[in-house]
Amino acid sequence: MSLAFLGWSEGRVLVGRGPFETRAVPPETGVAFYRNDFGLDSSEPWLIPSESALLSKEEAMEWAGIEGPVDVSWDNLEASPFAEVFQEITTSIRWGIFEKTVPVVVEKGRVDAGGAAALVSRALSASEPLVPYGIVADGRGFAGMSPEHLLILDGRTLKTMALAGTARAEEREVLAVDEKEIREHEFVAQALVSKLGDLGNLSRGARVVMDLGPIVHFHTPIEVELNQDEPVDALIRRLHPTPALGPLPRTGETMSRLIAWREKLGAPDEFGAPFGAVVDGAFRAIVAIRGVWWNGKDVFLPAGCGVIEPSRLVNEWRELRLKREAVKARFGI
Ligand SMILES: C=C(O[C@H]1C=CC=C(C(=O)O)[C@@H]1O)C(=O)O
Repeated sequence: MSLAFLGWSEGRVLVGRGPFETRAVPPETGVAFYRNDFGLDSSEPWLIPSESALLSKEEAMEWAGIEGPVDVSWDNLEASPFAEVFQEITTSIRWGIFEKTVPVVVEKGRVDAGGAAALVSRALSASEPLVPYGIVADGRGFAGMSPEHLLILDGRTLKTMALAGTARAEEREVLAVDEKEIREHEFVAQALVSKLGDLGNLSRGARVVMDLGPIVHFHTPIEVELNQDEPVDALIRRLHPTPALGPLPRTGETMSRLIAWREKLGAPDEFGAPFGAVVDGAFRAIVAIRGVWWNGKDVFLPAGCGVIEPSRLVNEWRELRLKREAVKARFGI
């Protein structure tokens, strides 16, 4: 069994069944999913499904047909590997190599009862602003509910967003005036504006608080009316990774340092990468966060946190736990 899915517009979900035909470029008509790793290293990221449909949430859950219990027992997550990476990051920031970067920690577990594929129908239960996404093949896959769109492209209208700066729902008022969180967010918003400003007429919305139940984030919508048609692969490369998941400045050197830290802490290759789809020329991609990865009975729950000069280890560790706990609660695991 292989399948892929992505929350589409107007509450619908794009679903596709394998086998998938892989391609280097998107088809001009019809449906293809886009799957890549964080470094965008795949030579054939476009996956054309054997059959596809745009369904309501309920229809999509029925279509997936893999409900059932999933009980996961989680290992204790050691803080010391993250503390070492955090130390290396703060030193690199002091040396002026980075202004911001985003380490990723991974909580590991095992499925005790049921099958991990049932996580697909849990992801499909997502409600806006969360977007369900995932792909499953040969007993491995990932499924998530992402709050972050990397790119929505319809004709010459491009939409993206800065999503960074985090607090517990109870701390919503203090988030709004927290200088460190505002600075972290503004790094992302301003980087997006400068990456896209030369492509057309850009409008940046106001910074608002996005409510996700137990967790809240700063959110700034950004829209560009493009001067000309732009190939979607080029736009993805221009945007990804934004400083919400990637380094600032983004250079070959800062990317390889981040990828080395991600590998050291065991981040899945697709975590934080764009996951998307094209339907008759219209493209949407989310950032693959707030998800669960699995391989057979092994389950991985990654989370990242933006680190800037004023960031402190204990606070970041707490934020990482908050993000993981929010995912566990939504998936009921
Ligand atoms: C990297 C993650 O979240 C991103 C999205 C929202 C807020 C973030 C933050 O405040 O660091 C991150 O940029 C994650 O959930 O693993």
